Amino acid sequence: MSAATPRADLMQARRDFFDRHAEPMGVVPPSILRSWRRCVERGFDSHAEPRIEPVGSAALREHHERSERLIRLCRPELEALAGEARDTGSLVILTDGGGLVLDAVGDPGFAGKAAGVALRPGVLWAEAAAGTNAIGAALVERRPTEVRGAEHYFESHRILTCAAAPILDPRGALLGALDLSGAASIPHLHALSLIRLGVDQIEHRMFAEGFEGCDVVRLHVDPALLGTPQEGVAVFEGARLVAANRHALKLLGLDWNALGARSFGDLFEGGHLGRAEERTLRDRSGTLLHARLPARATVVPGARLRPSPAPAAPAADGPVFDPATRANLARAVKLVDGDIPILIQGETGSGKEMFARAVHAASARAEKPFVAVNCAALPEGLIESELFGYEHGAFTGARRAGSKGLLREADGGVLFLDEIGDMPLPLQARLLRVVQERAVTPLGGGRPTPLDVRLICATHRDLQGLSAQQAFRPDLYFRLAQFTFALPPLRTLPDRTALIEALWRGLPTDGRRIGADGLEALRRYDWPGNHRELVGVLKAMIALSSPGETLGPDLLPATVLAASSALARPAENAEGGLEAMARGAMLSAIEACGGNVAAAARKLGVSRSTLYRRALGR
Ligand SMILES: Nc1ncnc2c1ncn2[C@@H]1O[C@H](COP(=O)(O)OP(=O)(O)OP(=O)(O)O)[C@@H](O)[C@H]1O
Repeated sequence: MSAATPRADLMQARRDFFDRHAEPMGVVPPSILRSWRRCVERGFDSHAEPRIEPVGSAALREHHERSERLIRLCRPELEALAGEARDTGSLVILTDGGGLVLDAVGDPGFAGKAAGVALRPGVLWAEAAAGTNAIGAALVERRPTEVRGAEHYFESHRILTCAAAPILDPRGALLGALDLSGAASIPHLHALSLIRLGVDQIEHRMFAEGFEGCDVVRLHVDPALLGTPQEGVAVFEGARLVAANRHALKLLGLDWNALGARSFGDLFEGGHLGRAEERTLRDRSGTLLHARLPARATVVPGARLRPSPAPAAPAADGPVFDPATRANLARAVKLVDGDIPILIQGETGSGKEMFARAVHAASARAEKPFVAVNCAALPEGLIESELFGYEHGAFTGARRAGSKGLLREADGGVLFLDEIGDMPLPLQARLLRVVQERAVTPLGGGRPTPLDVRLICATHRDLQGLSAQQAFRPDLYFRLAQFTFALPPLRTLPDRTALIEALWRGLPTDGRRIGADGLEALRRYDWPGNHRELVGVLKAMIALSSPGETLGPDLLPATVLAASSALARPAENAEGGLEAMARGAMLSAIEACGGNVAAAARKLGVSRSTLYRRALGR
């Protein structure tokens, strides 16, 4: 294809799409079509000149400093591909996760032409800025993408043909993109393959450091590919999968959500890797994989959780713990492995179930079931049969075959009794018998069946207080709460910023960043809904913005903005900016409460006098 003589069918497709608003069928690859649609939604005019300006040299220096590790990691590929780029009259380009061009090397002649359309360091090639292009689309879609000539959204970019692939870190976070761009008039048959290979090498190198204390398992169906950048790499912390490359996820039929959520035993038959340096493994679909791991590796079902290499290592949407909770997690694993029942206390949303699941994943029973029962959610009439099971014909409506019951479902594994404080008293007596006798008798009689479970209970209530008032059986309390862990409310954490940042890193941010103002507002708010509320707000900020953007406090819900700002000492607030937005949010809250200042103050969690002073200037 050439810029001067573009493919007639593609030009027809452009006219159909842009002028007649018709969907061109079969001519334009689906990923390009999706990108065109996103650009139309942004209101971009394909005939106009995109407004993409380079940042100043000081700002570019700052971007370089922030991406120092990425640039260092990519240096060998940039140098290797620069030769290829010179030979084919093209440029190899590295961007950060937001699509800002950090470096461009290759053919000086083409570099001049590319600069004419602002394809040069310091310019943002995110889709939200530059329309459909390979860098932007690869970052949005998180997959290698090629955009040729008139497939670019803006007409002025037709002179380019580009191939780019996103660079993902071992936990799935988007770090940047590698791109090969040249003149549309020259065919670049292997550009995408070269870029893919380059990114494979960069991503492979990332496993060389940062996983001390973990088991790094290398996998491939073809033993000849072990040790190459095409091998799958899966990292286990204890028995839990905590990091991987794309090849490993593909080999095992997983996506990034598996990190933090899947254990060794979920993935492989036998559930035991032992100390052999090379061996074969069978995955759960029966495929035989060749595996290599360092001689010291000990991925066994019972492996303990080792100290995490990162301060609060996040997996996409996986648990993130503050340092004190992480230390408690390691103790909880030891207790549960030692068959000592533990009680987790914490306010709503503080992550009690997440903590219990993490204990299970790192315990000797990681390969065995984790059965969670919410005692508050089960209807009182059903809880007994659900928990203890029943014999055939035990009561009207019982299934013919009877039911095993949740306690026996957990046999061999971990039973998590959530909201244990809400368990009705008569059931507490039965549960006490189960705990004492380690056997369960189903409803309707039958012989007691031995039960082998490790117990974790959780509650947001003051169980000790309830047991002192006989509202909870004290004998059961002392059986279940042999060791109590209190999960801290977010407002009491000494370093909330680190936790917010770690949770943010675990989300699919596509190069978005939280600006200083936004982070400050998030830090100040006291999060009555704890992790649940915070994760919800972070996800909402992502939904309300575009990849590559820097997010400000304007994306925060009024309650967060107003309360967080109202909590700050007035002297801390700069004039305008955050303060003005907070005042706006407070006024909206008052309006939403029909002018009732007391109700608005309650809703925002601030005092009435604060609201009068800050919102109404009285
Ligand atoms: N440590 C954590 N890391 C990341 N996200 C978390 C963490 N803890 C909680 N969350 C988020 O909060 C949500 C609620 O967590 P969880 O159900 O564990 O809380 P809980 O304390 O058991 O809540 P409740 O008392 O209301 O049942 C999770 O789905 C997750 O999105």
